[in-house]
Amino acid sequence: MSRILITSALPYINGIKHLGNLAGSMLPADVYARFMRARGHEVLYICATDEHGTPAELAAAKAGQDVRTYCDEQHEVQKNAGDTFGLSYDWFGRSSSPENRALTQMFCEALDKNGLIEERTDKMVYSIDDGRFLPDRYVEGTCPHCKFEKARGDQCDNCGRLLDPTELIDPYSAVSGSRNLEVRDTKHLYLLQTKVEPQLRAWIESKTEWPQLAKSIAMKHLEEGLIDRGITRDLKWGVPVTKDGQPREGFENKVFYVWFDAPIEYIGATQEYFNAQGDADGWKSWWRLDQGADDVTYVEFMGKDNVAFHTVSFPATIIGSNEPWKMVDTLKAFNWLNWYGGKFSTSMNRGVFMDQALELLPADYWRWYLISQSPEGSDSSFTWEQFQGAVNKDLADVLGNFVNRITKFTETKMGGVVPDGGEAGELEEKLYADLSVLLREATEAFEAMEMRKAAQAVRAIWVLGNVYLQEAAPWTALKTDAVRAGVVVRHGLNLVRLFAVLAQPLIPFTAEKIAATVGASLPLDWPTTDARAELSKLASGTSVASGEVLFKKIDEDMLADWAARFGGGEG
Ligand SMILES: Nc1ncnc2c1ncn2[C@@H]1O[C@H](COP(=O)(O)OP(=O)(O)OP(=O)(O)O)[C@@H](O)[C@H]1O
Ligand SMILES: [Zn+2]
Repeated sequence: MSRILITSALPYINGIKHLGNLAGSMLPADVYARFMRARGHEVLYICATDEHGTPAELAAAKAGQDVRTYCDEQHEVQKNAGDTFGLSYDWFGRSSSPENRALTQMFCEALDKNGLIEERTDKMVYSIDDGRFLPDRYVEGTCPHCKFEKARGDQCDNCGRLLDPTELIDPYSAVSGSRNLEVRDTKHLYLLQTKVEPQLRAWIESKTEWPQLAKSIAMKHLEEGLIDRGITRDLKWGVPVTKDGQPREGFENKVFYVWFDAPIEYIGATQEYFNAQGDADGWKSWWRLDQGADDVTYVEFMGKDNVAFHTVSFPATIIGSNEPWKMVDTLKAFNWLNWYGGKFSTSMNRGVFMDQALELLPADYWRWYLISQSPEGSDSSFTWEQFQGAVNKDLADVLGNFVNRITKFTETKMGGVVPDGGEAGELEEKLYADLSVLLREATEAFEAMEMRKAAQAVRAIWVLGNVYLQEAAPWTALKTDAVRAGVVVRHGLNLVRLFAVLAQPLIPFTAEKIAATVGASLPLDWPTTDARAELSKLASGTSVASGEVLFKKIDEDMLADWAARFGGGEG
């Protein structure tokens, strides 16, 4: 048994998340966490809302709320949506927690002591009409690299480059739209990343096993060259800046930059989790190499725009602190899930959001679609037709139909129990052989976090079951050879159980229902590749109950309705 720490990129607080956010971080992390638990590992899956920074202030202002109240409410909304989607976080924390505040201040002070923090006078964009500095997303304009016209002050959404607000061409205020801007002096703390570059490079280069997308983005940022990074902002909402535990002189009206404190919240949320259990030291064995964390494997999940922060900025903070913190072992990054030719967007309200999705269909329908179409190798696009196909074909026709057919047959023709007697024949031997191969494929794909491959392998196992049942045809056998029919039905029911086991990480709610049809309940251990043994797990005589229909199909009317409501379908 291993200890596995899993984090997904912190969903930002400015409103409920869309399907792109789910597909690119939270959902695959959940699938991996559930898989690893089924493998018998000790898993700690941590997430939190990312609450600081300009977009939260802007969103709160738009909602007419103070930012604390806004964050309190939105955190609950996101927590509930996550629960309903089956995101099995061990803890869903908040980057505005006291734990994260203390840790963030501690990291900065440690960096300062190690000579890696410098006060610099900066030129910042100041809005004369708004009467304030415009950090990060408060200013928008044209990207100096790719000429995208709606680049934000901190990052260009088009080319992904990190930006400084003063670099923008033709900038304007995101608060008022005013172009009456000037550049003024203001003092900020800089993290001297250039000084830790050699250690950082050595660390990244040693990570030969990282999945390709994360590794290539990390290397690209190294090749572009590191810069010293401003880690404070002229804002009110955030972690206050300290020195020796007291407000830092000259920084009373400033806070840390959100990307400085957000990744630290992975640790902060772990503290929140253990503090909530009255175990104030429990977090240390997950994060401190000097307190037992050396056997932890740490895996991070995120969309591609977050990779730079997780491979360069956050590691620079940790390395620079010169303390024995656990660092990430594997980063799994995702490309974009796109929405009809463009991006899903919270600020532009483009796409389907988690709460809306759940009004249409239960979580498992979305989970299956999003994982089986995961934007892994390249960007992928959501389409209503593909969604319909994934639900109607994979879930209803292949999986749902199998379970329903064999359990119903057992109820009506086999006395409602797992039949006894008879020996496996040729068809069963072939089934064992084919199934062993696919079980290995599925397990390896989940281990490697290759979500599409994992879903494909699981689907191939569902198909294999259908082919077996079709060939072995217990309904025909029953007419001449009841024992043979019993052998087939017993294998069919064991396949049902196995389908439940394999469905656990992907579609956990349905997995529970499938297991119940053959008298099993979750959690069930992940299968070995010994297919013969896996198909002998159900005791003869176990009661079988077909239960409700597992999936309803999406018809053309529903599709047209949704396309009209959400604006998809025209692209
Ligand atoms: N369309 C997408 N496809 C895949 N991953 C995405 C997509 N949009 C965001 N992500 C990822 O979702 C995670 C959470 O993102 P976050 O809450 O910060 O939203 P965001 O990136 O600001 O999205 P938006 O700009 O639409 O609000 C991040 O890891 C991000 O990279
Ligand atoms: Zn750009």
